[in-house]
Amino acid sequence: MTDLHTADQVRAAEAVALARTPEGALMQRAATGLATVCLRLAGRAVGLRVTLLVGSGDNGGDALWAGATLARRGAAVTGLLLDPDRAHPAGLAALRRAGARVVTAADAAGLDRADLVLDGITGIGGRGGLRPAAADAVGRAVAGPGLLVAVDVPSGVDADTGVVEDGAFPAQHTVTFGAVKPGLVVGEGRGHAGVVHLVDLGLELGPPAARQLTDGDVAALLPDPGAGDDKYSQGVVGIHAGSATYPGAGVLCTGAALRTRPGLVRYAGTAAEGVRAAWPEAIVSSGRPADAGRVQAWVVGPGGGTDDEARDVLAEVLALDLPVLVDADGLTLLADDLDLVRHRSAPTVLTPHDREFTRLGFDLAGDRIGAARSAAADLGAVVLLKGDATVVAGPDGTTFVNGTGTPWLATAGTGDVLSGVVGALLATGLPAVEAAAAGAHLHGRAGQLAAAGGPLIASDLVRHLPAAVHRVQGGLGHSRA
Ligand SMILES: NC(=O)C1=CN([C@@H]2O[C@H](COP(=O)(O)OP(=O)(O)OC[C@H]3O[C@@H](n4cnc5c(N)ncnc54)[C@H](OP(=O)(O)O)[C@@H]3O)[C@@H](O)[C@H]2O)[C@@H](O)CC1
Ligand SMILES: Nc1ncnc2c1ncn2[C@@H]1O[C@H](COP(=O)(O)OP(=O)(O)O)[C@@H](O)[C@H]1O
Ligand SMILES: [K+]
Repeated sequence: MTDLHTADQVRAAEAVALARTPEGALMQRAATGLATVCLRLAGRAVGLRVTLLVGSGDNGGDALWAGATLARRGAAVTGLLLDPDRAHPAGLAALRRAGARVVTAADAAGLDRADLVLDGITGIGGRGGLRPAAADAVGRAVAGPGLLVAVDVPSGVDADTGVVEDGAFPAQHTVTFGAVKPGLVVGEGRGHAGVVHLVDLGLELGPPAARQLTDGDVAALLPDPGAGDDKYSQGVVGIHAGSATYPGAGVLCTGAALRTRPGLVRYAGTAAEGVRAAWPEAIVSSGRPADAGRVQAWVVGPGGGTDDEARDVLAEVLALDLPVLVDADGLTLLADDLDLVRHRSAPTVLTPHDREFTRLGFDLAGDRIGAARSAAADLGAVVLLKGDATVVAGPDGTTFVNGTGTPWLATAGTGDVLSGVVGALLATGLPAVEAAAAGAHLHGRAGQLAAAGGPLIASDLVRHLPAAVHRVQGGLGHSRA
């Protein structure tokens, strides 16, 4: 599990640690970790041309101290001071002592000739978009071929939300201190942070603001069937998706459920013929969900249309005292009567993409974690907000940010597959927020495996689900046959 902590949480823990450690010790730890990662990434120090972009706060201090270490190892380091009078005094002195060049924006030629650019303009103290002098320096430094490494947070990225207001440092790697901040793994920040390396500062952090599951976490939530299991004991999922004219969503969703947890999948709906032909393993009926036999969780909505019949089915399923996942057309219908969800006592999982989220009446400004959380609290439901980093929020504020996936998932039908995966996990009896987070993780892993063979389509994703389950089980050290 990767814990994500906000800037305020890190600052509070740092304040405690600062009071217990000699002056400057924490910054030394951070800068030493930073220099170590840089040396590992660059593979050498002697002759390495390094440019430091140095802002006026402690983030600049980290860059200056790390630059001093690199210079002592033989790198040709240039420190560009964006605010020369306010550069971290001890860090600047150390850089000068190590024999590095120190310049200001006025005489900063050759910024694009570095092998390594360290962005120490702003970290968790940055506010608003990059200011003009900082934006100019970033523009010139990133024009060259140098490796782009952000110190703590890429400057211009909001550490808590990942929002980029007005340009940000496009890092290939981010070396972050004390804790991974949410803004490094969600929204635009994720794209600007690149690979995130955590330098442990030994901070005593409280409960995280959000979490990211690992393969091992997901495997632990998904035990293999045991000797005492039968086809019913792993949970039976019911699916109402697709239509006679468009059976695709029913086929994909049913297949995804079968390939995730192949105990028993019941399909009930008008795509019955297509689903039966594609998946003889499923128990298929063309009747209404309420007549389909016992299930432990329902999926309703993908490709189901928005006519009166679909509206009746949605109300009927939501009236059952069982976990229900609502997606796609089901969300469009739900937007007319959110009380159908608010009144439920069994768990509900809603899986909107951005347009569906706003259609439900919620505001989606840049803060995706905040938006998912407030919708979840309002509806008393789990909200899985799809995206390149899917956010899952529970009504009690429990939040996960997904870390798997590939942009190749941006293709029709992959959302239907996600519904089937999460539905199957809901039926196993997992808490709804964990079923949604684990489902997003598996779906993303399947996407990565499928995309290894080139562009993927949604049915490739279904085919790769068993390999994704197998792959995450490797995270627990399961033997691989
Ligand atoms: N505390 C600790 O123990 C440890 C902290 N550590 C490090 O400290 C960092 C936090 O340092 P911090 O609090 O000094 O803030 P920081 O991120 O440098 O930014 C504030 C400065 O930037 C300026 N500025 C603001 N916005 C701007 C913008 N848009 N564009 C340009 N400039 C802007 C702002 O100027 P002002 O607004 O006052 O003009 C102010 O001077 C943290 O991320 C980590 O790297 C590590 O060493 C571990 C130990
Ligand atoms: N750029 C992207 N990077 C990673 N995953 C993406 C990206 N775009 C979409 N996805 C994922 O693909 C799926 C698309 O779902 P959705 O929009 O409901 O598609 P559909 O309705 O066609 O099935 C979601 O799981 C989403 O998180
Ligand atoms: K930075």
